[in-house]
This record gives sequence, C-alpha cells and structure tokens, in this order.
Amino acid sequence: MSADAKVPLLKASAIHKSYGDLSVLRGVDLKVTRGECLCIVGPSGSGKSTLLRCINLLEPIESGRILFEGDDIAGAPKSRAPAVRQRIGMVFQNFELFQHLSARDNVALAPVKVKGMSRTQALERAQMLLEKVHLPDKGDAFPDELSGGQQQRVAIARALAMEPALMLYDEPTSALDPETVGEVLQVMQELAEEGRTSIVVTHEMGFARRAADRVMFMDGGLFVHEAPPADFFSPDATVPERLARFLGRLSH
Ligand SMILES: Nc1ncnc2c1ncn2[C@@H]1O[C@H](COP(=O)(O)OP(=O)(O)OP(=O)(O)O)[C@@H](O)[C@H]1O
Repeated sequence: MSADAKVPLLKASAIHKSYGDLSVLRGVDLKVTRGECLCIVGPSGSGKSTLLRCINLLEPIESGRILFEGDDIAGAPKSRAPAVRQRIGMVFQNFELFQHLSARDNVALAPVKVKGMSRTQALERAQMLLEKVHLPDKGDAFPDELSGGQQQRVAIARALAMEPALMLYDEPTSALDPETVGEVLQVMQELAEEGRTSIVVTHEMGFARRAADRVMFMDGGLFVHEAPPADFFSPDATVPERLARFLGRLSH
C-alpha cells in the first residue's frame, strides 16, 4: 500500500456548526478512507445534510478541522473553495440540473467551463458517463422529458464528469417516485463497488445494508454509533437505545 493510500481521504475533527441559537453539529469527527462507501443515517434534523454541506464548503464551520487529501480545506481562503468542489462531487435531493440544457450538455458543461476540455471531448465523455448510469439513449433529452430517477442519474453522471475523488450524496432518492428509487440506488451501488469513495446520507436502510462499508448513526449533531452494516443492522448487536428506536426495535 502506498503512503498516499494510508492517509484518510477525508478527516473531519471536532466540527461545530450552528444556525443562530441552534447548535446543529456539536463536535463531529469523521474519517473516510479511499475506496470506502460510508452511509450516514439518522432522524430528521440530526445534522446529516449540514455535515455534507460543510464538507463541500457550501457552509462555513465555526470550529474544527476538515482535512481533504491532506489539505486543511475549511481553514483555507474562500477563493480555494471552487478548486475543492472540483474534487468533491455532490448529488442533491432535487437533481438541480440545468433545465435549458440536454442531458448530454448538462454532463459536459463543467469539464468545458471549468477544466477547459474541448467540447468534442467533453461530449464524448458525457455520452460514456450516460452509458455508465444506464441512460445511453437519453443524451438529447431535456430534464423535463426525463423521470425523476433518470434526472438523478444524469446528475450523478454530471458529478462524475469532474472525476471527483469523493462523491457526496444528500438523500438522493427522497424526492423520487418509489418506482424509480431502485434504478438510482443500483447505479450508486455499482459506483461504490467500483471503489469510488462516497458518503451517502440516506433513509434507504436496504441500500446501507447492501452497499456500505460502514454505517454511521447521527443523532443531535453527533455520531453516536458506527459499525459495518452486518453488525449495524444485526438484531443481536448492542446499540444505543436511540438507534434501536430509530431502527424500530423498541416501542416508542
Ligand atoms: N440554512 C439553514 N438555516 C437555519 N437552519 C437550518 C439551515 N439548514 C438546516 N437548518 C436546521 O438545522 C437542523 C439540521 O438540519 P439538516 O438538514 O442538517 O438535518 P438532516 O439530518 O439532514 O435532516 P433530514 O433527514 O430531515 O434532511 C434542522 O433543525 C434544520 O432546520
């Protein structure tokens, strides 16, 4: 194993974040190694999305440190944030595609604008990525001609187009019709199995069980339990009472 492989890709320590009087992250520690798929689960309002937004520098933290590829990204000048975001792909709940662009152009846009790739090359790569997310024939379609599940897969292809070292998924299936959830989770699982490092905030326990290397439970702005999925979901495992309740193992 190279020295580089031993350094965690992401190491967040003692992260604090508040909105006004509301303390949302209360000293969060998180380490992600290369190739790992980490699922974060927890009750609504526990701070999961906020943590992803802090990692991606969409929100400033109040204290703590976020080391990404060995760099202190949260402590760096704001002007470095776009460069960091090129290395960290994010997939949002509501896709956030450009409505006036075709699926292929949505995927090709950032490589041309940000990386300076030629349009021809970017479009070729976009087609390849659309094939990867099982949408080989949808390159010319506009977002409003696609189902939610198809739009979310275009959004995943768009994030991959920047060749990020880390993918963040913020509840990527919670805005979808139930019948399209599976196709998005399937693509995410295939990417995880290829060894793409990812952090997935999700309410899909089946996905966490199948695809995660580690599952972490957040409650009240802190991680209170983590385990490999086989242990995390084992009915025999000893877990904090709050997690047992979350998993429906205790009466409310
Ligand atoms: N921009 C903001 N301004 C003020 N409060 C916010 C903001 N973003 C989040 N919050 C609050 O911070 C808390 C944590 O929100 P967050 O979205 O991180 O939780 P979550 O665990 O992702 O919840 P869910 O599973 O419902 O998405 C909530 O009480 C939320 O209302």
